[in-house]
Amino acid sequence: MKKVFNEVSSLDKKCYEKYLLSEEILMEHAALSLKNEIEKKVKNHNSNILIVCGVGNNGADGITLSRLLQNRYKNIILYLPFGVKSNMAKIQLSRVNTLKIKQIDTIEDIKDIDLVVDCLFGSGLNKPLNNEAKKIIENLNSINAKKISCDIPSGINSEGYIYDIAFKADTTITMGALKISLFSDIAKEYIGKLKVGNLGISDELYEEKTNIYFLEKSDLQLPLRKEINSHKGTFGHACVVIGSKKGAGILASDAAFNFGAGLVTAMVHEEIQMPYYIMQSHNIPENTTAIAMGMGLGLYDKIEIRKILDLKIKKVIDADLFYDEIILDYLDENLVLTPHPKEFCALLKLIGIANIDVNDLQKNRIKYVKEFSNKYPKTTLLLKGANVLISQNQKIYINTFGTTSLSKGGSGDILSGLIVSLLAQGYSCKDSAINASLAHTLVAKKYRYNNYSLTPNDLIKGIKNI
Ligand SMILES: NC(=O)C1=CN([C@@H]2O[C@H](COP(=O)(O)OP(=O)(O)OC[C@H]3O[C@@H](n4cnc5c(N)ncnc54)[C@H](OP(=O)(O)O)[C@@H]3O)[C@@H](O)[C@H]2O)[C@@H](O)CC1
Ligand SMILES: Nc1ncnc2c1ncn2[C@@H]1O[C@H](COP(=O)(O)OP(=O)(O)O)[C@@H](O)[C@H]1O
Ligand SMILES: [K+]
Repeated sequence: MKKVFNEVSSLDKKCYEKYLLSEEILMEHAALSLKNEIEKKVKNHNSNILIVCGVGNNGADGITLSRLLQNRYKNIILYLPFGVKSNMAKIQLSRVNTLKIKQIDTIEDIKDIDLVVDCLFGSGLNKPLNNEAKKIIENLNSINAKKISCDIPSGINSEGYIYDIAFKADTTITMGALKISLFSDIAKEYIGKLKVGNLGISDELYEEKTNIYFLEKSDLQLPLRKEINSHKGTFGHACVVIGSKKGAGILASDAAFNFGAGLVTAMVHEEIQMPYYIMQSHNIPENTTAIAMGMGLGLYDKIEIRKILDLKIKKVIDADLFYDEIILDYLDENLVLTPHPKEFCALLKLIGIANIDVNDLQKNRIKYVKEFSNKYPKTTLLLKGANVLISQNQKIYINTFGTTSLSKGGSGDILSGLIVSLLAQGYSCKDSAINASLAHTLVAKKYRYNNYSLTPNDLIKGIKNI
């Protein structure tokens, strides 16, 4: 797990004041982090490396980089379309001007670029791009070359929002620490591989307290069985309430069984065709240790649903129930909610936090997850999306491993099945949401054929050998 910050200017200030590091030292390290990445990516000394720099310190990082790369590569090309404005950019440029680094006034005639380094705008982007900047980014995006962004792809602002266009990087080296702007669903399209550039001070000294965390692969704790003297009851009993769209519940039940629940029962009104190892019952069995409900529910009997919600058993709630105010009576520590953005908008309206559409939500996912968690700190929320956000007790965990191959009907039902399985096996609500989400996305990431053909059954198969 890594820490994520709302902004890093206070962290930089600490570097100057407490650790007596100057802006120049930090910048030299920022440029060094870029250099190290470039040396890994570009082996040929004759490669053409285009460094595009803006007027501020993001641009200054790029100018500094050109100096550091000069020793290794013959064809460094600096492009400063708007000149320089910040003091550091001026200082770095005066240094570079004493060297013979090529500078160009337009990229129109430039051919055969092997690498583009984007240092146009960083954390200082504070207004929409003008037409000239848009055109430059559009041109850079059309160049067929490797692409690295310094700090953040130019065009993404501090909220992770894009005004019009942004540089599309294969790799982003963000300076010092992870920032929340890098994790909006919108930004995911542009960031590429994300790495943190070291600013010459250990992470522990640089970073401070935060409530936001970035999940890593190593955080995944699979339900590996430790008991030797065990029986099926040792690993819990998951019950999935099957609705009128039966497929959803069947997928969730199968996922729950494959993720280790000792017993899985599908609660049905009439017998349905299901894998033989899933039991069927008209009621919630007495020894049930976790319940999944909401997926494919369709039309339902409110009294029956309330009776199930009244049971003091951990539950994962999905889909249709986010539109019903019945849910308001149960937002406590026994619940994991797994809405997709549209369902979360419905829930936000029900609980009186906001009346917004999906577009507004997607621009402000962290904000609304925070607001939900402030109001219902005990409830675990998992907001689906390109980057999944999980919150509980005012802490937010970000899972970035998901891929576009999950954009399919049934992916969410599998996730509910994985969560109920872990709940049944004794994981806490928060740990069930985190670990099920990690398993779900890592399986999708590992799928080896292409990014369009993954099915819910492939996810279940993947769970077997994650
Ligand atoms: N702090 C540190 O210790 C370290 C910082 N580091 C680096 O510094 C970067 C931040 O630098 P920064 O603050 O100078 O901001 P930056 O992103 O270069 O842009 C600001 C300039 O752009 C302008 N501008 C803004 N929007 C615009 C628009 N739409 N269209 C046109 N212009 C626009 C804006 O204009 P103004 O507001 O002045 O009108 C201003 O002149 C950070 O990302 C990291 O790379 C590292 O070296 C590590 C140490
Ligand atoms: N582009 C994407 N990148 C990462 N994860 C995605 C993407 N699209 C969908 N997902 C994931 O797939 C799942 C879809 O769930 P949902 O929309 O509820 O589907 P369904 O209800 O049909 O099962 C969620 O876990 C979501 O985070
Ligand atoms: K940038």
